[in-house]
Amino acid sequence: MKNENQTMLSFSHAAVGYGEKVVLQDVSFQVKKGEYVALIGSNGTGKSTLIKCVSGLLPLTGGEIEICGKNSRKLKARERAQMVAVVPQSYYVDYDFTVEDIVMMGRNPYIDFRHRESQEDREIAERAMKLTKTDMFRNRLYNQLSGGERQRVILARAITQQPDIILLDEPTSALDLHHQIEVMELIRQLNEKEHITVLAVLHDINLASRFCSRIVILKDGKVKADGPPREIINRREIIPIRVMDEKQTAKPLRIHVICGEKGGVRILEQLTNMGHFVSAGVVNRESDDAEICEYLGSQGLRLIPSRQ
Ligand SMILES: Nc1ncnc2c1ncn2[C@@H]1O[C@H](COP(=O)(O)OP(=O)(O)OP(=O)(O)O)[C@@H](O)[C@H]1O
Repeated sequence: MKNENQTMLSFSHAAVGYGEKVVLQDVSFQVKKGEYVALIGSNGTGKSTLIKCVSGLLPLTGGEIEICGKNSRKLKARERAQMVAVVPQSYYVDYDFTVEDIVMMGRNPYIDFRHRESQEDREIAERAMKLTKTDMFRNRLYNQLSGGERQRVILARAITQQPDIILLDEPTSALDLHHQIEVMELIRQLNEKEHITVLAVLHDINLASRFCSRIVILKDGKVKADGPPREIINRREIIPIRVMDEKQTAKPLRIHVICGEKGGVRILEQLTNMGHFVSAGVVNRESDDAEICEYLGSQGLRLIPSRQ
């Protein structure tokens, strides 16, 4: 029986780079069992690089990473894949695999190459497809699916892997607001109901604060901030933006943008592309981020950023 307080991922003075280029200098933080942690930072701060280190694609140049208490340097690929599943930013396949083929690949770490998958393997994949609602297009070609459908298939593959930890690298970056929420809800469900520990690279601090239990901000190769969303969004480098309707009659809602963050700009672009109207005013610090996405789905809005 695993201890609820168990450390699932531990970064201890982790350092890594590409050749001469140092990307992460000294990263230290831990992720406990059952946590849903967002990893946030500006472009090029090394979020994907950190994910690559955990998934074994990139060796550390200094420090240590422990996965479920085991030194990551000593893990064999199969052993690592039984503990950690990775959902990349985008996943393309050269061959015409069906959805079911892709999901079954999640069983590879458990199946000896001389054997075929067992009935139990098929049942595990079946359950993952039902959970992600991908079972209805199981026979369709993966490459012919929409971005949102593909993301659900890759999540189904990750669930089929039966990992202790799921690492997600910008899982919603190619999706519109509606599908972002859908995928984030699904990840939350995996975290809460399937008890999978989650570390997700996200660009949108609003999504992070709505769904995650903790936010870790990377800057200059180190951890710049680490704490619960409420604590993080009150920091000076987070800009609150107010959203109102044309007549300024709607309840003011607020979103947050990290200075220089591409995710923040993306939110603004998405909203203005929807033809919305902007109004500036007082930031309502009491309003709930979660309201924003639901509200925007039903109202016409435009934005003016306002610093406090
Ligand atoms: N294969 C590589 N070879 C050399 N440099 C690389 C390589 N991959 C990434 N980098 C560099 O390492 C730095 C960190 O990249 P990384 O992709 O980890 O950043 P990120 O925080 O995930 O960025 P983004 O938010 O844009 O996705 C960047 O400066 C990038 O140019």
